[in-house]
Amino acid sequence: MSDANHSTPGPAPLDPGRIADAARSQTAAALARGAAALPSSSGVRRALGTTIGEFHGKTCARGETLIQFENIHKAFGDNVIYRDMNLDIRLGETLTIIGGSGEGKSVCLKLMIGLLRAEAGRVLYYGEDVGEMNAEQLREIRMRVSMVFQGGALFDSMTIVQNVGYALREHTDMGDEEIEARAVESLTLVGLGPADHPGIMEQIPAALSVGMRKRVALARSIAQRPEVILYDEPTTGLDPSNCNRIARMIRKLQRELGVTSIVVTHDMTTAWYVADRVAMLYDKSFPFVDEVEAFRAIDDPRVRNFIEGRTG
Ligand SMILES: Nc1ncnc2c1ncn2[C@@H]1O[C@H](COP(=O)(O)OP(=O)(O)OP(=O)(O)O)[C@@H](O)[C@H]1O
Repeated sequence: MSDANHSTPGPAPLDPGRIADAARSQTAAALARGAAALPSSSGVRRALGTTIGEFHGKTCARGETLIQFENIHKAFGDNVIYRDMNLDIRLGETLTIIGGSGEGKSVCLKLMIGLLRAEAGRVLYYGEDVGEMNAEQLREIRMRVSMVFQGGALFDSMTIVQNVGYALREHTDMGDEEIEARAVESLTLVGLGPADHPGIMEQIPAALSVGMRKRVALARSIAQRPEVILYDEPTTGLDPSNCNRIARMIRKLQRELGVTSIVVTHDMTTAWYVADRVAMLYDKSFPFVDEVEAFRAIDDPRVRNFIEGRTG
């Protein structure tokens, strides 16, 4: 979706001098702190190489199932997307979802945050059914599970710094200065900090390249310090060098912020590079899920045809 004409009024203009000051201190701080910077509000604690997630008193350790699709059935009228689909996503991993066009990869991400609901089956987050959650609970889930949409979905009526701070302004009681600082820190993490790109904070998205806009969208997602990031085709429309840059960034965020990531992509180079595990959507479920090396060795013709780009 293009937001070029989006009329949502942005927050009050920010003082560029203050932003530059914040940038200088935050840039160094963000890079130095890395993973340890993750606040407890994200629901994830890291200590001595272990990660433990928490949600309403329930805990999940690194490698344990964080999100679970259980016997999902989803259809739009006669168009059946999922039939008895099962899939688990483990805390701290990057799972890549591959599959043919229009088969339901984006629908899977939307089911995860309750943007769509299944007709049967359950989507469990820390064992709690997302499909049963009320509006307030879903709002909480969407702060913890952040989606980077295919087109970026940035507001051209707002500056870059306002875009990045948008969810914090709308959904938290954080003050302006704290939001600015978080925006600067997030932009720095994706290589777009004002130290490297003077003036970028006050630009509007339309003034940036496609690759930079994708990185701003990523910064907006990480600004809310999510536990999980869902990427819908993060490299579509980018040249190979920008594809590599985004792929490296996904890895870096996993390493430095400890986030769990689900990456939907058509680009097999990105798929192999970012993933710990790969899940292939085929015939309305995920019959093939494995760690990267094991997945690459699967000799089933359905998998081989897909990953080698053959039809039929
Ligand atoms: N809200 C909706 N209403 C009706 N049909 C929908 C809706 N959302 C998705 N669909 C249909 O569900 C199917 C799967 O769509 P989805 O966007 O998940 O595919 P995809 O695998 O992500 O495709 P692509 O790789 O091309 O992005 C498509 O046939 C699409 O038209």
